[in-house]
Amino acid sequence: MAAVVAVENLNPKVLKCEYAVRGEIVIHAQRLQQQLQTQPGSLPFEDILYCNIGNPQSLGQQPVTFFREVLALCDHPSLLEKEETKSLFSADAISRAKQILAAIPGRATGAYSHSQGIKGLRDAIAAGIAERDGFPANADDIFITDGASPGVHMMMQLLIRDEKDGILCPIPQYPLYSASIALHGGTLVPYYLDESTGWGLKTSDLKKQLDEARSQGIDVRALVVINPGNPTGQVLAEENQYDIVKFCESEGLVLLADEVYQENVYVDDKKFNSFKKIVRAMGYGEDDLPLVSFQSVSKGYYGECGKRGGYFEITGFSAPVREQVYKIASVNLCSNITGQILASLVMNPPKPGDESYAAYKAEKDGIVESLKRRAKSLEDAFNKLEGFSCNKAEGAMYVFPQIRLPQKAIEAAKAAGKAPDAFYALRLLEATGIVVVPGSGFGQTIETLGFIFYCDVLARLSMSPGHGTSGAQSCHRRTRSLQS
Ligand SMILES: Cc1ncc(COP(=O)(O)O)c(CN[C@@H]2CONC2=O)c1O
Repeated sequence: MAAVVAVENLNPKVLKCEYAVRGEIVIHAQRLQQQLQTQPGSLPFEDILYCNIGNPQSLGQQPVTFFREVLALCDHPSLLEKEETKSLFSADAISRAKQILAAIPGRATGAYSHSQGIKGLRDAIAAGIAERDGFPANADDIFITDGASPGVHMMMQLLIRDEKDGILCPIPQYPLYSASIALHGGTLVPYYLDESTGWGLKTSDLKKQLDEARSQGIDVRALVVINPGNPTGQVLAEENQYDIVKFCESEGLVLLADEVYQENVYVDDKKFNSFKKIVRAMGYGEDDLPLVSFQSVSKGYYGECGKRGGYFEITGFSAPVREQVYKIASVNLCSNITGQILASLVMNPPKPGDESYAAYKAEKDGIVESLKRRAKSLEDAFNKLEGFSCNKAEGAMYVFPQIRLPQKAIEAAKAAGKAPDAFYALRLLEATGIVVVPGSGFGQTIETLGFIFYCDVLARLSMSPGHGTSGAQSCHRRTRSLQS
């Protein structure tokens, strides 16, 4: 009798879905990690260095003290009645916790909340957006989510009717998008970022890809822009953003603006502008352009990936459509309250004059400076490695170096039934314990570029000799030895 549940009788959309950031290389790394535990010394390195995912606190980054003080007090409100609390927590964390609890029905972080998130927290997020952009924001436009990922899934669920509906996505792209489009049965319409211009985005290329898709009967619904970029790390120039908004408005596309790295800009000649700010600065009003802006507590200087907080701000949609978005959100009841509180704190951190401001600012600046330093170190190290080239890491948390592999390595990869970049990433892992993601996992094709892989900048480069650039160099030598 056929198995009740087998791969053969699963939802084909699930089978089609892939997510390289936690794919084959990571699974193999976990096996090697097991081996190191059961057979210490059996591999040429002491531990695994996960550079496949932007997970700062797993690599030693500390959470922001003020944020955690407020979370602790909100989760254990009876502390607020104790005299000794005043000697353990800052006065502004105590007052912020009281303010947040007053906004929560029953003052209970264990209760369900409104499906868009607690109104008082959405007010705080809207105030933070308005202060960031210099344009009004409305709490009713905010949907607080368990990280940005569920928000992206909700938008794909809303917009994709069948495989005839397409979503324009950057290549290389963060594979949440290709995975979500596959899961919802739509079509990914690629547009290619140009490595030779620092991963630039030309609207002429967008138009070419859009017309090509439409000629094949695809109804392109939306354009995804990730700014700062993942995996490419570029920060869009302001004029480029104006072009993108005009393109979406003239082509009737929803603009899905993924801005989770908005606090991760490392170069002095670029700054982050939200698309909400650009749209308003261009004079577009509430009804002119459907725009969804995604934010997360997982990135920036806060790096609270495991707390699962984030939101999307939705503007330019009609009331009946917004009711449908609310309906989808309500099916999941609400997002977790810790993530909701964190999202409001991230958008409304301590201000000058607050008791915690000096300590908060020192922590924030220290983390951003460290990320900036490590991004530059890794970019320089890859550019010094024979056969590598690496674009400037302008922002986000990753570098995306290109490697020219010798023909013999390419042939060996083919013989092993692997894409050359995946072959190299596996060899790098087995030689040094460093986990990176092959560029093919982000949609990069060999025709587009050489072979690239994705490496987060989080790893402390002062790692033991088995890691860091020396590790990469030793592996690179081993891979190139295939020539001999
Ligand atoms: C561009 C982008 N959007 C959305 C997300 C989802 O974030 P949350 O759901 O945690 O809010 C990530 C996570 N970054 C992944 C995770 O680590 N490395 C990555 O590339 C991301 O890089």
